[in-house]
Amino acid sequence: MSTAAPTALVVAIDGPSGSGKSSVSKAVARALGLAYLDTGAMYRAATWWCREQGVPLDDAAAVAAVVRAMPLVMGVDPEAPGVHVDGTDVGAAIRRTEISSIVSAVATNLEVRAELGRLQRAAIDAERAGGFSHGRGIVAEGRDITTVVAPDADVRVLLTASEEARLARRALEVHGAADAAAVEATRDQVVRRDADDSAVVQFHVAADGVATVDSSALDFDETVRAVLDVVVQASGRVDLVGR
Ligand SMILES: Nc1ncnc2c1ncn2[C@@H]1O[C@H](COP(=O)(O)OP(=O)(O)O)[C@@H](O)[C@H]1O
Ligand SMILES: Nc1ccn([C@H]2C[C@H](O)[C@@H](COP(=O)(O)OP(=O)(O)O)O2)c(=O)n1
Repeated sequence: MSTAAPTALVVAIDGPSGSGKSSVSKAVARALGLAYLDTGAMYRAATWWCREQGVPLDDAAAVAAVVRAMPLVMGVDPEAPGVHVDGTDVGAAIRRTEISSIVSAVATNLEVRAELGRLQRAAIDAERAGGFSHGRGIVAEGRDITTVVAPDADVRVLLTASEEARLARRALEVHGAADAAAVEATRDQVVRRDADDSAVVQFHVAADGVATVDSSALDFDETVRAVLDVVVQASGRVDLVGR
């Protein structure tokens, strides 16, 4: 019987806003003892930093230059995935509506995508190479992780949910209710933003080899379970069964 330590595991998860990527990926990383990378937080942090630096978001070259010089530190511990820019903890600020409503302007800047994609690959490679800053691999989530950033991941998942379910979840999270008014107040940061983001990246249909998990009719725990099942099946890692 081999006693070699299992190799590091890379899990890539993409999906639209409100599909559950962040919360589910974090729970999956925790269950498997892996690191966790929230790539959406990197686009949000870049947007926060551009505002802080007073750069007009429609000046693509200036935005790219500022993002390339951004002093960003991404935490990868799923228990406390901190985001710091120039020493400031921006974890809460980057989730506010004023950032959600403008982040697509930065996320559709192709030079920014190249730079943040490079940082994301470096973070994933550090875990893959045995950096083991948290565990034995990493769960990375976003919009283009399965297709552009880590198409070679051991496990690739597209997490989807109906527009209705995604709006209701986000309304509950942001407004504490999922009635008609709360859903309408949420529409811009879910539906309009996904439409804008779709101009540069495709996250509504699974690419070849990517497993789809539709969480529309699943509760949170069932969704985590479904993704864990895909991880075991796609990786062939029987040592992970029952986690
Ligand atoms: N399967 C699910 N059923 C119900 N609520 C969910 C489910 N998955 C996630 N949520 C909740 O929906 C909200 C949005 O989830 P989040 O992980 O932020 O989505 P995303 O990162 O895809 O935008 C959170 O409040 C989360 O707890
Ligand atoms: N890999 C990624 C991750 C996020 N983005 C963009 C898309 C979104 O508008 C922003 C913020 O992403 P985030 O995952 O935090 O957004 P949601 O929580 O799903 O609403 O960044 C991207 O273009 N590519």
